[in-house]
Amino acid sequence: MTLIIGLTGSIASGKSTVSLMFHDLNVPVIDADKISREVVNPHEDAYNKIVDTFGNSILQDDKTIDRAKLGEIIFNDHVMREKLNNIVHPAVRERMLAKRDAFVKAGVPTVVLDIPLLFESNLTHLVDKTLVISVTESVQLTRLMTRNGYNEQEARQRIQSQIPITEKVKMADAVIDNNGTKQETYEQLEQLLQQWRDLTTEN
Ligand SMILES: CC(C)(COP(=O)(O)OP(=O)(O)OC[C@H]1O[C@@H](n2cnc3c(N)ncnc32)[C@H](O)[C@@H]1O)[C@@H](O)C(=O)NCCC(=O)NCCS
Ligand SMILES: Nc1ncnc2c1ncn2[C@@H]1O[C@H](COP(=O)(O)OP(=O)(O)OP(=O)(O)O)[C@@H](O)[C@H]1O
Repeated sequence: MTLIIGLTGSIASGKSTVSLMFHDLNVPVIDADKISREVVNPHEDAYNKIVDTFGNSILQDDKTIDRAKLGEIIFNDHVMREKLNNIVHPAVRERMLAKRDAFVKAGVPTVVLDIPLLFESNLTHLVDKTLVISVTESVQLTRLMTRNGYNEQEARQRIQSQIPITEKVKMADAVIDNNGTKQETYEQLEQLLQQWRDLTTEN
């Protein structure tokens, strides 16, 4: 039996950092952000729908989508965000499920679905266990501004476009505190994985 873990958190809480740790522990990760970039390449259905909805001004000279420009629009306007989600999410979901099912068929013991909007999009039925990577709002804000070069307002808009992390913590099967060092996070992950694997083999 394959254990499917839904990895989530809030923006810049450390999902990708923990994803890399899963890779080190030989656990495959299916990354919704990565797939969401693939499905908007030119010639994909979602690309055409995005251009129809947002216009040519969100394209770069080479006709690919200008992600910074599209981000500015959708993180400022929840109606436009909903429109983009309705275009991109079905395609992302379909590809994630195909990948998940291939791992299950191959008998891989543990698979991770890294989905930033796992709770917002009501996708918890796709996984056996939910894992939230948690940080305080001030750590989150600092890391997001540092990583992306956003000013405080841009960073706060992005944080506010998601369910607050304190709410996600309440909904999670397990929480990893990522306020400390990466080593401390890694130790929590190793321990949790062992615990969940023991539960799976007991049943
Ligand atoms: C708006 C876009 C073009 C900005 O691209 P950019 O390269 O700057 O950011 P990236 O895709 O790496 O996303 C960074 C983070 O932003 C957050 N985020 C992205 N999209 C959304 C959204 N629609 N609602 C809330 N948060 C979001 C997530 O935490 C994500 O991890 C892009 O995020 C996008 O196409 N979003 C819609 C698809 C989506 O929901 N993706 C997230 C999971 S499938
Ligand atoms: N424990 C840590 N100590 C110091 N820096 C960290 C730690 N964890 C993550 N970071 C840094 O914080 C930033 C955000 O982390 P990461 O990219 O893993 O978040 P994310 O949740 O995947 O973000 P997004 O939602 O945008 O995909 C990165 O620059 C990362 O290197």
